[in-house]
Amino acid sequence: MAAELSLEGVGFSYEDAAPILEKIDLEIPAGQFVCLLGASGSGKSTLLRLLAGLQFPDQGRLLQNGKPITGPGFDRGVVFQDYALFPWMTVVDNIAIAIGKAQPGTRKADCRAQAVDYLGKVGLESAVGQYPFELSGGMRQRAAIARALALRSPVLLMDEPFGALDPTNRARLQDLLTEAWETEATKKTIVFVTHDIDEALYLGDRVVVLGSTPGRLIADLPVPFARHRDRRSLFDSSGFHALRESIAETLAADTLRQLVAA
Ligand SMILES: Nc1ncnc2c1ncn2[C@@H]1O[C@H](COP(=O)(O)OP(=O)(O)OP(=O)(O)O)[C@@H](O)[C@H]1O
Repeated sequence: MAAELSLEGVGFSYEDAAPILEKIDLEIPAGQFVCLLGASGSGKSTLLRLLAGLQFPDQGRLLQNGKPITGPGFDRGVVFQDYALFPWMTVVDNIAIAIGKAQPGTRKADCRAQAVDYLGKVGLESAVGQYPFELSGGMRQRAAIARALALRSPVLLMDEPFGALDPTNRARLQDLLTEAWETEATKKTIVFVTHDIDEALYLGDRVVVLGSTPGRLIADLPVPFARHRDRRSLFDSSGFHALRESIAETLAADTLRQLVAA
């Protein structure tokens, strides 16, 4: 698999502050689902914003299919924790407008039809004409996922998209995302930031762990569990527990290192 995303010696700091990220080298093949874990403040969101082209590195470079990332683009969809729907537009219009921008020249009626189709995929057919404020947090996040999928970008960057949800909705949206991803003819490359080791192991093909101060890669592990995964049997398996434990130890050692250094 060719690398869809490459980070080469990436370093970043905010203005004159200490470096947030240092010497990050990472190759992400097309179609891989990568989960990014790390302590709070280790720079996960910063790394995602660099990939999104919303910020730029001080050192090194980020590439998509060999070309430098120079700004945001429809070849990289983003889903953040705060839903980010336009409050003055209905749910369907939020998605149809995005499709229209991503596929210039598409007739309005076609954009709308595609939007309705994607809302159906996330179980929101009944909310098509509603405004974001009329929806629950889980429904808004589903709409944001529908919009990200509808853009048909080869890359999806997700920053704790389920972090604000209750456990039931969180599990539901994890399943919805994996089902949508697994059934795509050409799988998207996903970079998914989370604090939750279980979530990372349930969703990911690979788990990358960012250490703190400055953020460096401290672990890069393949997730060996076959798909389609069954939540209950996976969470009960000894392989899952062993990998979970090993990642938890890596994170704990990083926290300890930070405390000693402080
Ligand atoms: N706009 C900003 N200006 C200055 N410093 C920032 C800015 N955004 C983030 N930081 C700092 O950069 C560091 C990394 O932040 P970032 O949000 O990338 O970490 P994170 O790993 O995503 O954290 P969390 O898991 O808590 O969301 C933190 O110390 C944070 O305070």
